[in-house]
Amino acid sequence: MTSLDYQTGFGNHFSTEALPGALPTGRNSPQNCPYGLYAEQLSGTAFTMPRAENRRSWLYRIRPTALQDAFEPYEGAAGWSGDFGTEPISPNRLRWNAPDLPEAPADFVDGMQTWAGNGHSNDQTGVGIHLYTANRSMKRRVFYNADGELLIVPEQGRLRIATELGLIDLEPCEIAVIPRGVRFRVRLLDETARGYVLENYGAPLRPPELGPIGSNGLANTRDFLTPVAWYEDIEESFELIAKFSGGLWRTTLNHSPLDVVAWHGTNAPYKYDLRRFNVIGSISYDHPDPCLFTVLTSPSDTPGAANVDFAIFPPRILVAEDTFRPPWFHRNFASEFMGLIQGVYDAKAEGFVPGGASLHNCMSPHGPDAETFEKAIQADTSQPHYIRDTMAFMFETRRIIRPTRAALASATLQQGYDTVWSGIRKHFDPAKP
Ligand SMILES: O=C(O)Cc1cc(O)ccc1O
Ligand SMILES: [Fe+2]
Repeated sequence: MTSLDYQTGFGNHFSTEALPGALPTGRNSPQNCPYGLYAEQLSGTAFTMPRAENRRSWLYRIRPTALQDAFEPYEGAAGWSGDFGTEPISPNRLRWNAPDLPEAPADFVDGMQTWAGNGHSNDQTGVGIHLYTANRSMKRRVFYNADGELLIVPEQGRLRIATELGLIDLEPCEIAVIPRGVRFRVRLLDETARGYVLENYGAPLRPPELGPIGSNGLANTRDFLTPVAWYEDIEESFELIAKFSGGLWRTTLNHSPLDVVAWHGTNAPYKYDLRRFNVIGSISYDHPDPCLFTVLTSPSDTPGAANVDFAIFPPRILVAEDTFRPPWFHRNFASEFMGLIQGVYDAKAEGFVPGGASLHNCMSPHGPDAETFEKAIQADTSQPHYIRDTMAFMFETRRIIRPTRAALASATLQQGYDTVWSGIRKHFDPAKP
């Protein structure tokens, strides 16, 4: 496998061409583009968004995407849903084991199973949360999602994502974000693949403001990688699958839509290696709020109440003295969906497994399990505690996260999750202050 070239930075105005001189100079839409290419604009935000928020790119391609026939409903990816229902859901804390890898052939699109979500793509609010399991590459088929951008979090299996704007290689502990509408195909670089997908219907993800942290820290913007222009010129039949307004659609093209020879702009896919995250924590006492672990956030119209935050719990060193060091007991205003990429998560001694998931909705009490609590109150906090070889993450949303029927009916749903806290003992003794 050859290593790919990337451009660095977040939210830059990138310029890249796979053939010299393919990008027009001084204008976006000349009367005739170099090499006989077609110019096409792809906007990721409303035209009139303020400059700092505005995302759009100009694509110079062999054929415009307008060259396509009518779509018809696609039944192949039956697990993918955009409707999270209206029936009552319980406040119960839920946890799932990892899904089995598929036995029947399934690629990245067909192997997608919607697990939870909120809001609706039609309103540009909320998220879809999906688990994917795949055992074959997408061949002669390409996918795009009109409903939102896709944050891909592999847990197992490396992927090569061929997008209109270039190639991205991805492995567990890295993430990729594919903007709304960008066409792409996923090749498995290992025999099987498994992971999580966050579908963000809201404002595009971006690293959070740093406030008093200053100009460096958390996910540093130079570590975000955007592909260079790459194209294929193939005149064969390709299936194009679209996700639009919650449903899946298919049509056939007589050429590859991955035919962008050059592009420039701010609306582009990117990847980020979670192991590069600069973890900031307490160097005196107390365990800070988990927003300090935010890699990317999608703000909502209410300042401070994110449509979704993507936070991670990477390897780190805990030094806070006279402090209960693991995540505390809490009831959160926001709702928390968690997954594990590798290792063990410090709030749960066991049962939260790589590829699995947990859901702690608004005000549902959670925190360390009984075993973790007992250990933490005995720990010697004059010594640093090294948390190694782990990578958990959280999708935290302002809206209640509704598990899908498939998730509630899944054999992976752990029975009796509540019992991880049932061993919690009474320590209260009015005679011992
Ligand atoms: O519930 C969890 O495990 C996630 C979490 C971690 C943390 O360090 C503080 C709060 C929080 O919700
Ligand atoms: Fe929590």
